[in-house]
Amino acid sequence: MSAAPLPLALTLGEPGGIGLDVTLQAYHRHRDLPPFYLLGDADALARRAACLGIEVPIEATEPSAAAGIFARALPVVAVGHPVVGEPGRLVPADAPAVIASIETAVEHVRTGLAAAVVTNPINKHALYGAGFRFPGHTEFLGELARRFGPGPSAGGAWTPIMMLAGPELRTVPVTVHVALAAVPGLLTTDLIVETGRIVAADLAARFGLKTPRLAVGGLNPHAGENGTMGREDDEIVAPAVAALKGLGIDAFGPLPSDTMFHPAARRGYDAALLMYHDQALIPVKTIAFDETVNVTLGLPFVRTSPDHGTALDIAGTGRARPDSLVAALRMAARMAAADAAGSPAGAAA
Ligand SMILES: NC(=O)C1=CN([C@@H]2O[C@H](COP(=O)(O)OP(=O)(O)OC[C@H]3O[C@@H](n4cnc5c(N)ncnc54)[C@H](O)[C@@H]3O)[C@@H](O)[C@H]2O)C=CC1
Ligand SMILES: NCC(=O)COP(=O)(O)O
Repeated sequence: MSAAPLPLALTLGEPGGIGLDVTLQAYHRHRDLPPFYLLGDADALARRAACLGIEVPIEATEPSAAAGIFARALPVVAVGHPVVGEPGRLVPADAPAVIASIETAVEHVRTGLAAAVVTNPINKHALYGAGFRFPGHTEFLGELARRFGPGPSAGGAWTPIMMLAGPELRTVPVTVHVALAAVPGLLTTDLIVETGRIVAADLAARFGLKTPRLAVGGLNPHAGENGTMGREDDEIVAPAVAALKGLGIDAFGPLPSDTMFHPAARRGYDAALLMYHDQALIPVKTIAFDETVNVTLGLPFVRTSPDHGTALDIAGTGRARPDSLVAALRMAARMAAADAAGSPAGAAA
């Protein structure tokens, strides 16, 4: 008889946002989800279910019992902080629970209690008053990864890479949570090469793509138009593409970033590397907002997340669609299985 699969650890997210809504709706509407437990506060979740007018059995428990409970109730593991969770409002007192749920999820994976981390969306600004010092989960998880041991980057660091994975498109922003004005100064050939190397390695190991094709988009209009619209594409991006090719990676570019996303172009690559956040996230969220998953590559554990944010404007109204969270839960389970088997399991969205 095989052992029950480890559950996924789902974080609380911003309790004033739609994280609680989509958690409840995902459990309510989809009976075939991989087992998961919410790290948070069972009372706050019950209050949101009442607010939404849906009946979801909720059971406070420990991670070790969660998989067994999942068929009859949504398991909730307490994080030691009360949660107010008022729909549409950021309550400073909620911040410690939000941060603790992320740390605890990672710790549960590290200690073998959970298979993977799935995060509900956070409002970063709301956390800064409680000592949070990262621009997003991606960077925070890179820091928490040190608990698994030294990473492969300089000084034993891990290099977390954001990838948005939809059914028809995967995109990777090379620079992530930074002001647009800072992007040209932060872009280096080494950064693009390191990003492409990690993307290629993880697509092979965790997504079953043996030799992934990476399309690299340019920074400037028309990829610089031979240097007449900016020199970065010739001086930084093109050498990075050449270096990636030198590593045996099927990379090409720099391509004009405005024409990389029409259907025929998308069929020519497995992932697109773009130079800044909105270049990467606008196309994938436009094409498939409800099915796209935010996945962090380059970590010693699996982390996925819905692509959307806290959506304070619709929290508690019943209008939040759970589809992206459902896709994130399913992808996390497939990736964790691939990691456990030590072989690709085709985790493609
Ligand atoms: N993984 C994370 O922690 C993420 C956090 N955020 C944070 O979320 C906050 C709000 O960000 P926004 O840019 O406004 O993006 P958002 O995704 O929260 O909302 C954008 C629009 O889409 C709608 N929407 C979002 N998710 C939906 C769903 N599941 N069903 C139906 N409609 C949905 C919202 O009502 C809103 O009109 C910010 O503080 C941002 O930093 C944003 C993205 C990811
Ligand atoms: N726009 C993506 C986003 O803000 C999510 O970032 P992260 O919290 O996953 O690092």
